[in-house]
Amino acid sequence: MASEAKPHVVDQPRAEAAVRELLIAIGEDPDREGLVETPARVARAYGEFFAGLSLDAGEVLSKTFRIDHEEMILVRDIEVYSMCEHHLVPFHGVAHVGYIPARDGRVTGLSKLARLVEMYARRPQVQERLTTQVADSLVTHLGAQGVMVIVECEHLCMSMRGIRKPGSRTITSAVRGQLRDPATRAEAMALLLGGKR
Ligand SMILES: Nc1nc2c(ncn2[C@@H]2O[C@H](COP(=O)(O)OP(=O)(O)OP(=O)(O)O)[C@@H](O)[C@H]2O)c(=O)[nH]1
Ligand SMILES: [Zn+2]
Repeated sequence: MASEAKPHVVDQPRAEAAVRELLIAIGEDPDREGLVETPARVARAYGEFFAGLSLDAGEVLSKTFRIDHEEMILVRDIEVYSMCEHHLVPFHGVAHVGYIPARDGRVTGLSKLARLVEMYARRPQVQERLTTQVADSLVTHLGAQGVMVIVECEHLCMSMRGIRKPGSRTITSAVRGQLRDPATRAEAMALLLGGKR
């Protein structure tokens, strides 16, 4: 993945102790050669998985440009890796984020839309909340006149355990403001689906 999420500060000794306990609970020997460093590795990995907990949407969207563009801006196929808060296993897929800028023509950098998705994905999550949080933050912090966020993911908690249905994909959407208008929404959908494999 192209992103370079900063490690979130987790209580490393506590996380390590918890992972060690988990290994014992599943009947493993945490002191065998291959596992000795595992608690520390997992604790560090959790710092990355949950780095979004220490980030703030206002900061991500703090830098704006005035380019007098009042039409739709849409970034498609933003890769998503998140952690299902029910099972702490990943769900992954893509997000599409489109918005109509504020009346004053202020826009954010395109990468910031991906950073926003990343920030909310790197938390214990459910897909619906991830979708809603991205949409609402564009309204709150950027004054977007319209927002459409679509997230499409496979949940490993449905693929590798439980119902075991690999390949099923969950699609969630959040639409705000002017994008609720049928004609504008249709334009967004056409842009979204255009050129799709
Ligand atoms: N709405 C929603 N549900 C999710 C998400 N991720 C996982 N789930 C579901 O959360 C539910 C948790 O259900 P429970 O019955 O409490 O847990 P469980 O016994 O492990 O459920 P099964 O997965 O059906 O075996 C499951 O139906 C999951 O599919 C998500 O992002 N959104
Ligand atoms: Zn789950």
